[in-house]
Formats: sequence, C-alpha cells, structure tokens
Amino acid sequence: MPKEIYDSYENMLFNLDSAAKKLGLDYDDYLSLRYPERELVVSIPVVMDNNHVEVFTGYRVQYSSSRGPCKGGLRYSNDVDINIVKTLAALMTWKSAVVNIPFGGAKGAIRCDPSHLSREELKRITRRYTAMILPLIGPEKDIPAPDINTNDEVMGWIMDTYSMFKGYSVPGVVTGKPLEIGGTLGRQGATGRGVVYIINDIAPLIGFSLVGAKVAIQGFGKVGSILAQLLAHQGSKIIAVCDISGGIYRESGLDIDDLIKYVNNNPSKTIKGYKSPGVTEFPKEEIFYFPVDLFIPAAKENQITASIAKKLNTKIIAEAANGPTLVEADEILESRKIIVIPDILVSAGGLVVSYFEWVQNIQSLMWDESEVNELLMRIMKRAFNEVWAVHQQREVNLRMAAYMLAIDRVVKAKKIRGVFP
Ligand SMILES: NC(=O)C1=CN([C@@H]2O[C@H](COP(=O)(O)OP(=O)(O)OC[C@H]3O[C@@H](n4cnc5c(N)ncnc54)[C@H](OP(=O)(O)O)[C@@H]3O)[C@@H](O)[C@H]2O)C=CC1
Ligand SMILES: O=C(O)CCC(=O)C(=O)O
Repeated sequence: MPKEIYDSYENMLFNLDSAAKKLGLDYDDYLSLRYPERELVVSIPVVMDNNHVEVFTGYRVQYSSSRGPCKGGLRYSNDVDINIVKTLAALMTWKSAVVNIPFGGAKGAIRCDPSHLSREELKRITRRYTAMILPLIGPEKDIPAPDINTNDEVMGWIMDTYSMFKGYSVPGVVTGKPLEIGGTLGRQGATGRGVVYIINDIAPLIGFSLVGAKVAIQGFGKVGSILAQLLAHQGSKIIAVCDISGGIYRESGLDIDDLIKYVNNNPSKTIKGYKSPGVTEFPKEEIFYFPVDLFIPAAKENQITASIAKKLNTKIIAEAANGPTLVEADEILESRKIIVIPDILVSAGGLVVSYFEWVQNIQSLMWDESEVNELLMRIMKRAFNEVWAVHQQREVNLRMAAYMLAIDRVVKAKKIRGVFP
C-alpha cells in the first residue's frame, strides 16, 4: 500500500501512472501527460475600497490542448496554490476526455477570500486578472468557467474585459455567463444534474434505489444545493448537509427547497442559522460519519483521507467535487466495498453544458433548455456506459476505468498529431 499522499498533484499522478500501466502504455507515450503544457502566475495589483493597493496572486494552468481548446473553471479561494491549480487542470483534461468532448483541460484561480471583498473590489480583481491572462485565453485557446466562489456575474466581467481588448463582443471566451450576454439555458444546474443522471445510470446495475435513500452532502454551493434538490425531488432523504459554517441534520430528511430559499436570503449565503422542526446542528467535520446510502462530497479536494475512509458509513460515494479522495483512502474504500463514482465522470455535467454554450456562441445559436438537458443526459449516459464497460472488462474500479478511458484518448490524440515517434 502506498504511503498516504496529501499532495493533490502526486495523488493525480499516482492514478495517471496506474492507469497507464494497466493500459500497457510505453513510458515515452505518456510521460508528457505528467506535466502541464503551460503555467502562468500573475501578480494582480488592485486599488481597494480604502484607496490602498493590494497585490493578489492569480494562476492559469493549461494542462493539455491535444484534444481541443483548454477548458476549465476559475476559483477564488485563500487556499489555492500552483500545485492545486495544476492538479485541477489535469483533472479537467481527463474529464473532457471521459465525456469525449473536443476540449483539453485548464484551471485558473485567484488567491483571495471573496467573503472579505466588496463586489466592486471583486470586479476590479477579476478585470485586472483577465487583462493579465489575456494572451492565453480565447474561444479557440482556453475558455474559463465558474468554480468555487465564482459565478455567472464574474464570467460576465471576464467576457467584457476580454471583449474591450478585442474591440468587439466575444461571448465564446467564457462559459457559465448570464443568459443575456450569451449564456446557455441549463448551465447553472448542469453539474448537479449530471451527478444525478450518473447515479440513476448506475443504480439498476448495483441494485440501488434513490427513492428513500439516505444521503449526506458536504458543500451546499452551486453544485451541492442543486443536486440535493434534484435527489430530494426524486424521493431521496437528504438527512445531512454542511457548508463552511457548519452542518444541519434531520433524520426524516431536510426540506431542501426551503433550505435553498433560506441560503439565498441569508446575507452570509450559508446554511448558518437555519431553523426548522426536527433540525439539529453539528460541526461540519462530522458530515462523514452519518449512516447513509449515498455520500456526496461537493465542496473541495483532499477531503476523504484514509482515516475518514475507515469510518465512512455509506454504500456509494459520488464525487461531485474535484479530487476529494486521496489514493490511500481509495484503497480502503475499495476493500470495504464502497462504490466510488469518480469526479472525472460524475462531475462532468457542467463541463458538458459549457461545451454546449461554447458551440452556441461560436454559431450564434440559442438552444431550448429541454434540448440542453436531453443532450446532457445522452452524453453522460454514453460516458457512463463506456466507463462501466472498462470497469467490467478490465476488472478495475470505476476511477481506474475512467482514467484508462481518458488517458487512452489523450495519448491517441497526441500520437495522431505526431507528438510521439
Ligand atoms: N461549478 C461547477 O460547475 C463545478 C464544480 N465542481 C466542483 O464542485 C465543488 C463545489 O463547487 P461549487 O459548488 O461550484 O462551489 P461553490 O463555491 O458554489 O460551493 C462550495 C461549497 O462548499 C462549501 N465548503 C467549502 N469548504 C468547505 C469545508 N471545508 N467543509 C464543508 N463545506 C465547505 C462552501 O461553503 P460556503 O459557501 O459557506 O463557503 C459551499 O457551500 C468544487 O470541488 C468544484 O471544483 C465540479 C464540476 C463543475
Ligand atoms: O464548465 C466548465 O468549463 C468547467 C467546469 C469545471 O471547472 C469543472 O468541471 O471542474
């Protein structure tokens, strides 16, 4: 058993190397996949509301463009560094390949705490960051999208800044933007919707039913809240959720529609202070320990460590967050027969609908929401079936199956392009 790996990039490399080995790849054929194509670190000077200047650090990592333009979200958080951005950019590469859409992978971040910044400060930081990464992005090169603590409004600011430099409107430079400026119907709930589609796909194959299933969810943001709502509407009991402020629990299931309304109206945009009959509070670190049928990490990476894996009391984990499970935890979960549906498959819904948004932008088309959701379901189902087939044929777990599918596709693209001898 390998030592417990807390370095997220090492964690990703471990999975990449294992998949390459199982595929029987030559080291020469996949060595370049262990490195990002391009990394940019920028220092962003911004005049704050108090008229003093602060300098923020920003990142954009383009991991691979072998299968198409680089694609991936932009995160605002105090705990980002180049290592985590590289990891997330790699995961985007594998994710695009698993769902077989013509994108590579990228990720961006700005080290900041948005809860301590005014809207105007955030806007100035975003605009300056955009100007500084401008040579790297564009509809044919690299297309940012929302991730932790960013949203459609932030995407609108990026689009505007990029368009100002170009001298004309370029909607296709970002996805996840407001509908009024070229966003697509269906993007806001797409990641959560994709998670629920995949759980519905796997359910009959493993004798699982979402109706009446007990669920715990870590993270109640853009992804966690929507998937909680969709699962609740399908008859699951969401017994516990948490965000950065703490957790809430109700044995008979939380009223998710009511909770979403509460969070939207709460000035802190958290679940803190939510009261309802039968609801009790718990410290957020305890989210892992409720006896449930389905556990969904929807917050951030490196959450499920070996010690947590030993105690998790669930049948299935659906990784809505990117990179929530450490390698050593994976081994423990497998030995405990807990099924892990990996991030690069189950969380791909947002990416897929971003692809639809980009397609609409470059063709000046506008699709109906039903068209978006139907095609999302088809693409997610195709990806699930392909991962499941590798899982069955090669007798590997679902993460390894997804990595094998993805890496094979990226290596083939590189070979066809003549990158390797
Ligand atoms: N947005 C997207 O389309 C996609 C996102 N993802 C991944 O999903 C995850 C969530 O992203 P998203 O929903 O967009 O981000 P948001 O910023 O909208 O939400 C993040 C949620 O996680 C909570 N959170 C953060 N840290 C902790 C913690 N230590 N313990 C418990 N809760 C915590 C936040 O709480 P609070 O709000 O109180 O800070 C918030 O509820 C990330 O891993 C992201 O990379 C994956 C695919 C696509
Ligand atoms: O919508 C996108 O392009 C990317 C979303 C993302 O960052 C992710 O899937 O992690």
